[in-house]
Amino acid sequence: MANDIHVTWHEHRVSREDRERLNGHRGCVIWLTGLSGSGKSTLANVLDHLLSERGIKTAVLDGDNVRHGLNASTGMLRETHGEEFAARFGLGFTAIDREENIRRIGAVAQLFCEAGIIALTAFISPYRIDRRRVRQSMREGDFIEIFVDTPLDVCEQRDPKGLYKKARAGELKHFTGIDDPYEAPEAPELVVQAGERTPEELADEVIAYLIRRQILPPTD
Ligand SMILES: Nc1ncnc2c1ncn2[C@@H]1O[C@H](COP(=O)(O)OS(=O)(=O)O)[C@@H](OP(=O)(O)O)[C@H]1O
Ligand SMILES: Nc1ncnc2c1ncn2[C@@H]1O[C@H](COP(=O)(O)OP(=O)(O)O)[C@@H](O)[C@H]1O
Repeated sequence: MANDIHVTWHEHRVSREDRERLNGHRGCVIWLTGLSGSGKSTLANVLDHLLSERGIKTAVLDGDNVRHGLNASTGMLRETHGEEFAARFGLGFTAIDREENIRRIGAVAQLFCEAGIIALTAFISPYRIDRRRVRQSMREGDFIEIFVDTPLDVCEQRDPKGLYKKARAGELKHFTGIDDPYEAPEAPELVVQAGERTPEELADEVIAYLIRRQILPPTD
């Protein structure tokens, strides 16, 4: 029997329900998925701001930031931890690396959720199976998948980091939407049109949804 299965789950003294009562709202995971440049980070940040102003406890997990820390790349880890460690734990953009990226983020988001916090995640998360696994790891109703549905041509026109240009020029391989797949959600809780509406309008749509679902208390 492998040693690593001798790990038991601890029930905490302060339950999730206790924390949610204290917070005055439920915990959940708002999982934003969409192409690079679709507006995931912008929406997560506007939501974070609007919810925080209302005293709601939130946490943002953002693609670029998480890939600098928890899910650092091989190149970054090589400098700090050496070649062997970097080769084993560094994450890039192959299908399997994206799978592990999403698995770790899902686990962190779940911890926030269980602590009664609204976790806002902004990752491309291009594969349906990876998103489904995160959903299935959570309690029914905790995973709220929001498709940030911005057409590729709009994302490509925005191209704030110049990555689409590089991908088109063949300088960046496996770029989502260009030479790597994006599998749009089939039954997301919500679809937002971030090519047509302002981030504030989109955030209002999401908040209205959360009130309808009784995750947030109604506004006075
Ligand atoms: N090959 C490739 N494909 C897609 N994206 C790439 C790639 N290389 C680097 N980047 C930059 O990394 C950001 C996406 O990271 P994610 O962690 O969200 O990706 S994934 O969910 O694991 O697919 C993404 O950021 P966003 O534009 O914020 O989505 C890009 O800036
Ligand atoms: N709803 C929106 N309408 C117009 N422009 C937007 C909208 N949301 C984001 N943007 C712009 O699009 C670009 C990409 O947004 P970002 O949030 O970084 O996308 P992602 O996190 O999906 O890569 C940024 O320049 C941002 O200002």
